Amino acid sequence: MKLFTTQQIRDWDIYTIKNEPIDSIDLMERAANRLTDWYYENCERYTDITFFCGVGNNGGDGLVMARLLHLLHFNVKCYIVHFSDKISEDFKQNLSRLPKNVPCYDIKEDSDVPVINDETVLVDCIFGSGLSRPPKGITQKTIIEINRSNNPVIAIDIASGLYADHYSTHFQTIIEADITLTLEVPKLAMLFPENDKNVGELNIIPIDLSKKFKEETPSNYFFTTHKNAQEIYRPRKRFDHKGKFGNLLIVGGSKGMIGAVQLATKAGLRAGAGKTTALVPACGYEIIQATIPEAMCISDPSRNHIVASTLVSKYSAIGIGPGIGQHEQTQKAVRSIIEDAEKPIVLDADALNMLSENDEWWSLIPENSILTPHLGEFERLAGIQFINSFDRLEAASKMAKEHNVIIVLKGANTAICLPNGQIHFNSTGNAGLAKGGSGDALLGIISSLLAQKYKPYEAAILGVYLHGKAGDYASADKGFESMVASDVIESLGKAFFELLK
Ligand SMILES: NC(=O)C1=CN([C@@H]2O[C@H](COP(=O)(O)OP(=O)(O)OC[C@H]3O[C@@H](n4cnc5c(N)ncnc54)[C@H](O)[C@@H]3O)[C@@H](O)[C@H]2O)[C@@H](O)CC1
Ligand SMILES: Nc1ncnc2c1ncn2[C@@H]1O[C@H](COP(=O)(O)OP(=O)(O)O)[C@@H](O)[C@H]1O
Ligand SMILES: [K+]
Repeated sequence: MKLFTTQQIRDWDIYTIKNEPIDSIDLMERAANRLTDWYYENCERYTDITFFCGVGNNGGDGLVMARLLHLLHFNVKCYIVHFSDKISEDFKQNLSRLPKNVPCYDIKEDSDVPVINDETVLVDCIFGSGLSRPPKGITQKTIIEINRSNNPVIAIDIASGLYADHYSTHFQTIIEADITLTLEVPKLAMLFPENDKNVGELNIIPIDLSKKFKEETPSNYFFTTHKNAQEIYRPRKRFDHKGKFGNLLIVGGSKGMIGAVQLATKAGLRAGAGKTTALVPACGYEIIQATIPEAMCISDPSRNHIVASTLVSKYSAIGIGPGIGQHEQTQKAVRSIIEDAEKPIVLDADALNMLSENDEWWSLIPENSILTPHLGEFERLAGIQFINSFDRLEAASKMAKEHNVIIVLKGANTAICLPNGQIHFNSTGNAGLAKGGSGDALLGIISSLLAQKYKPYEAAILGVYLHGKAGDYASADKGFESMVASDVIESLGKAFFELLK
């Protein structure tokens, strides 16, 4: 799914109105109908609803919803926040359509801001994508009162006060929503951790804006949907044989961290590689052989850490890093594997930390290789600590372009930055994945897909999607706290299976 800036969304709106064609007031009616359907299906038992409407089109959406929910016998009231004298035409029309028996109050000065003390759902439709400066005066006061109330809050399109495309610094004056119902596509700001408290649970409400505009309008931002993952996925055919699915090498492990390479190797197998080999220090040899009968194992001459390279050309993909440590001799071995590699490789964990300390390695990395840093590893690579996610993402994208590699910036909504400037945000996964071992599983999955001849960008996007999906199955089964990386790997089968649906 392509993501757009606020300006592009405004143009999309206008294009739809002109070319569908549809009157803007009818488009608003359609959007509000979809929003109302969502409310009815998900929150039917919350019968008392208070709308806070601005005087722009976001407020217009709210007025239509209020009318529709009133007709469905919900107990609805509205407050109109007069933040400007410029009132949208569609807002005006919908205000006149609001049934007279819906209580409706104006907020024009501070003393009009109500103290919220009744049990009611609050629907925030003060500002939508039209926000151009931090809220002040009555709007600020209303937002602070809504946040103070502790009532459930549903934000329409975007939490009022939150900038959709750039960093918001005025934290005190942004709605803290429990649920956001965003129209058509998520907005960039919704995918960043600092805005989590403003966004809450994100739901995308399709309103059928023009398909042609979507296809023809360029964007570098994407959100990986189930359909996108299906488009990448290649199901096996009846006469396929193991030779077709590649020869995967996982390089990792050191004394006390053999578990990491074990997890990556298991994940590599479960993600479908034809043959999987682990290269581990001698102390890991028996562990791998005894616990993963399907994998082959090469023992390094050294007992506690890897010191030697191997013949890399026989492998179709190599994943390096899980539990590998940073021993000086290991650094030499890793350098030589990277130097010998002729096809894209996957680098994680300490392999990335080594790269941060050896700038000259960049020129050795095969183009389109995949680097999977978490935020800390990325900051070490970049040599900068970032204050906000927008700047961090921009730096990751720049790094991907500059070095011709794929940067998988891990976290909730992992961002996959491609050398061509595209950034693909993941849509699966949950906080149960925030646990040691999850990253090792991810390295195994991505390298395995690469071994199976998925293109590097496909392996990264599909691998991250499957890893998150398997995490979702694992959490449904075991719960966020109790799930472990092994559960994620065990659930990979279900994630693949779902791609067939
Ligand atoms: N994207 C779409 O296709 C559709 C959008 N609709 C709704 O329309 C919304 C956008 O409507 P608008 O463009 O009218 O924007 P808003 O409803 O967000 O209102 C913005 C207005 O407030 C002013 N303003 C911005 N920041 C201010 C501040 N801090 N203090 C005081 N005034 C401020 C702006 O100049 C503008 O006039 C969307 O968020 C969505 O809810 C829907 O009606 C249906 C279709
Ligand atoms: N809150 C979260 N929501 C979704 N995914 C998460 C969350 N936290 C972590 N993850 C995922 O879990 C994995 C953690 O990787 P990493 O930080 O390298 O862990 P480790 O090295 O300890 O295994 C990444 O794929 C990341 O995207
Ligand atoms: K809003």
